[in-house]
Amino acid sequence: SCVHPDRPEPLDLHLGMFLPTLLNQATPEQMERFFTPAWNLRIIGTYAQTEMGHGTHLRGLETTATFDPSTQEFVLHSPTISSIKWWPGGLGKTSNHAIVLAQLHTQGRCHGLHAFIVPIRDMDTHVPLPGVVVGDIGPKFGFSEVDNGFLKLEHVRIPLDNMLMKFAKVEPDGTYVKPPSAKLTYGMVFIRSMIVGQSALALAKSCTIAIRYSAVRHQSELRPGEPEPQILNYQTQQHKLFPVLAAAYAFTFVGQYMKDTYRRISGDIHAGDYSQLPELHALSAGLKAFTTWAANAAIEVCRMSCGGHGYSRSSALPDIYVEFTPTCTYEGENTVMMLQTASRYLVKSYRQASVGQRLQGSVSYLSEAAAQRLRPRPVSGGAAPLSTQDLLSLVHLYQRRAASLVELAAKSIQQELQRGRSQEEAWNHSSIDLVRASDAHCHFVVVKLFVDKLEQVDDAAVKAVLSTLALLYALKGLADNSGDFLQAGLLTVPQATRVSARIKELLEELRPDAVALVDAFDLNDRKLNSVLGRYDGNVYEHLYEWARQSPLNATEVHESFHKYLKPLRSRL
Ligand SMILES: CCCCCCCCCCCCCCCCCCCC(=O)SCCNC(=O)CCNC(=O)[C@H](O)C(C)(C)COP(=O)(O)OP(=O)(O)OC[C@H]1O[C@@H](n2cnc3c(N)ncnc32)[C@H](O)[C@@H]1OP(=O)(O)O
Ligand SMILES: Cc1cc2nc3c(=O)[nH]c(=O)nc-3n(C[C@H](O)[C@H](O)[C@H](O)COP(=O)(O)OP(=O)(O)OC[C@H]3O[C@@H](n4cnc5c(N)ncnc54)[C@H](O)[C@@H]3O)c2cc1C
Repeated sequence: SCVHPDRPEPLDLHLGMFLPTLLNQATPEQMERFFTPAWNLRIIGTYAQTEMGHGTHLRGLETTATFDPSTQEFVLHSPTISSIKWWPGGLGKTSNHAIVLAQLHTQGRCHGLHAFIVPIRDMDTHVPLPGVVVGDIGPKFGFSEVDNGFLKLEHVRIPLDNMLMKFAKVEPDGTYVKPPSAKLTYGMVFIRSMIVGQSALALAKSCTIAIRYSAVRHQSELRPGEPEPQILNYQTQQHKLFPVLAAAYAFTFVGQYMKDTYRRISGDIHAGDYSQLPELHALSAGLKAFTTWAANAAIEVCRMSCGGHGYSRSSALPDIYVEFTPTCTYEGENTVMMLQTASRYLVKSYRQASVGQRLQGSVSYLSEAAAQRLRPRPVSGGAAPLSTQDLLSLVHLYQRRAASLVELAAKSIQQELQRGRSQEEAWNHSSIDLVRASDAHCHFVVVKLFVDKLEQVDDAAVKAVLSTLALLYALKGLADNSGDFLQAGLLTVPQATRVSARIKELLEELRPDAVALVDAFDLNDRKLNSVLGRYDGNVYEHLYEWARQSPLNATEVHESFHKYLKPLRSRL
């Protein structure tokens, strides 16, 4: 069958992690030795970091790489059952090399996790090499096209020069040379940044299918005696789908911003300037979690909005969901990523701002909030007037919500410490607040980037409809998280009522442009691979044709009649 460009493939890890890791962490000599043959698919690699017992806790990974100066080799070993590498894509049957993350031991000391290029199969016969036990981990929720595998290493020897040494080094006598920054060996920022764009694509595909189908599907009666209306005319259908449409545009702009930011900061890093790495890590970790959680839920909204046909594989929505949902887990489990952004960036920035430091980048608003805290509060103390039309004021509202939740999390940690808890316990007992703070920070970033993007749109008609989408995205987020805004004193109950009324108006305003707005994603029928989302809207004929092609219909009487039903009858 044809390879769908968006379907998971066994070479994804080779292209998406093995090659980029070489680019980021290999020396020029190693690039020559490995990148060229890998680019020509002579070497096919994967990224083997996760083990059966650890995926999140990198410092807990057990695979060892012990340097033997007498032979100038590293000995790679899986010491326990839980240390067996588990999950890497393409590992089971496709790859002949793996970048293995292992705890480096040299001169009797452990220097933490480093990356090693390990040949695992013979380059000609593809038979596993001595000391290598490798295979597929078995059927999964989806990703059936990918041979996610296991790898058990039994004292496998590789040359000294197979350790990726662009940053850290091991000398021939076993001396360890530290990297300029320990953070450089973490990696994973590239794919996390790319996943933000994948969230946008998944949303664009899902709402294109659901909105096009909702324009051709007629059902029930809106006015007695009149023809059945398009289901897209039901307010509830619009309330399900138009916020997804708005999010698809929002995440498209955020995905572009994330890619540009990754490119800019990784360029600085290659030039030896590591100062922006914390911002890149926090942004990519937080936005990866924020956008994948939101997209994951929205795909299901789109599927269910198509009724029974949404559950058919002909809609493509089940496949979109099955292929997208692991993004909430891999490349950094979402909760853990949200905690990283909060603990390693937001709270740290809050504390710096609290002592008067001027912050830059996506947390600069925390400086403004700190200054605000020092000014006398207005006597009224009530929420500021709310405009349900002015986007800039809504951006400011999201900014203030984020600042409020970051402060709440930081204060929670302080209170836990004052109760006598240890640092670690204080953080753990504030982790719900920390995740909320990260979520609010990312939400503010998304709303701000959406509104910033409008400034770049020249066409008045396009700017008008995108502004309506941005308003819907911001107000729907306000309604869905009204508890945060009410708790922070940023919203009153009457204002919340006005927000709900304004959302209904926006749904009505968007109805005439909804199909054009999904057509604008320009996703052709082959890419959508959906009978319900066909550009020509000719659903029923193609649904019937699709069903007729089902393997079960290859014969009028299925063999099961003769094998099971008929014998069963004769025994009854
Ligand atoms: C060249 C051709 C290219 C062609 C491209 C074409 C693409 C084709 C298609 C591609 C498709 C790809 C499809 C992919 C399919 C699936 C892939 C899935 C792969 C995986 O899942 S790989 C495994 C992922 N695993 C993880 O992400 C593990 C998550 N855990 C962690 O990251 C760490 O454990 C954690 C949570 C950060 C904690 O680590 P710890 O050591 O405890 O660190 P601290 O929290 O103490 O922080 C210390 C310090 O480090 C900073 N830090 C942490 N992580 C990073 C990072 N990643 N980058 C930068 N800095 C980091 C942290 O902020 C702290 O800094 P301080 O200043 O506060 O000390
Ligand atoms: C389809 C797919 C493809 C993958 N491909 C690869 C690959 O190519 N290479 C590779 O190396 N790995 C790969 N992985 C593995 C993936 O990276 C890990 O599954 C992921 O990092 C999560 O780790 P884990 O499975 O150990 O979950 P855990 O970390 O055990 O998570 C389980 C639960 O514990 C919670 N938790 C864990 N730590 C904390 C904490 N500190 N604070 C609060 N809660 C916590 C999590 O939030 C989660 O709810 C893949 C996984 C999947 C599903």
